[in-house]
Amino acid sequence: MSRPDFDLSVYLVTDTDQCGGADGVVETVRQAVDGGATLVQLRDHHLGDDDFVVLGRRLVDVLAGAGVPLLIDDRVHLVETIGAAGAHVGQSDTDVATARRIIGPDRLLGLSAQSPEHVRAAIAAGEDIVDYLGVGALHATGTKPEADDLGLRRLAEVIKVSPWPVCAIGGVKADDAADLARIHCDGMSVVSAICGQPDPRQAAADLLAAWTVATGRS
Ligand SMILES: Cc1ncc(COP(=O)(O)OP(=O)(O)O)c(N)n1
Ligand SMILES: Cc1ncsc1CCOP(=O)(O)O
Ligand SMILES: [Mg+2]
Repeated sequence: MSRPDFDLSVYLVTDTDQCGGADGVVETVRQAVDGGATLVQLRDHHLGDDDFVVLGRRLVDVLAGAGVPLLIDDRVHLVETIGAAGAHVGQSDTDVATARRIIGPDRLLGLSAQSPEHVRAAIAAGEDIVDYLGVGALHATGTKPEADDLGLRRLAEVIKVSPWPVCAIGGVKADDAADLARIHCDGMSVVSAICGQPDPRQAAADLLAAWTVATGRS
């Protein structure tokens, strides 16, 4: 088993509408990685599979030189076709054991978890199956209005029982870095803090700077 290295510090999850369309996604990713985004996920619930593959392949090309892995949201059956480094699945998506079977042993698999029970169920499936958890929403967010806002306390409860690194998602902004670092969170996953910002490069740089200060890493 040899999975790509990954860094959850500033994890950009794309939103095609917020980026102003597919070309905007490509440009946003290009600038965000230039600013310091460490991981990227293509997330689009509206595109058909064919268009999703075209966009995914464009992102793989953009990211190739930067050494930043691309994951895709939900559509585990397209990981290989796109040439993505892995996928992210939620509690209502393909279960993690099936997802792992489909993507194979050498790609990354992220899982959304909102509670310690979700973590325990994932551990029962096998610790080697999942690589990281995405936990949220930290704050209520217009990007995913149906997501419960867990707040820091419930996020910390998930982190305490997780054998995997955890990134927070949902309304995450640079201002959250100190709180997240304090509860030993491993990164900040963001949509609107980068997508649709007037300067995605600067937005990513600001997030990375806040994270670097908060974690004391350089
Ligand atoms: C890093 C990260 N964390 C959580 C999610 C949410 O995934 P999911 O619960 O499957 O919801 P959708 O994104 O599919 O609406 C994520 N995508 N990425
Ligand atoms: C995909 C997802 N899962 C939980 S909240 C969320 C959306 C995060 O978007 P934003 O960073 O704009 O709040
Ligand atoms: Mg999902």
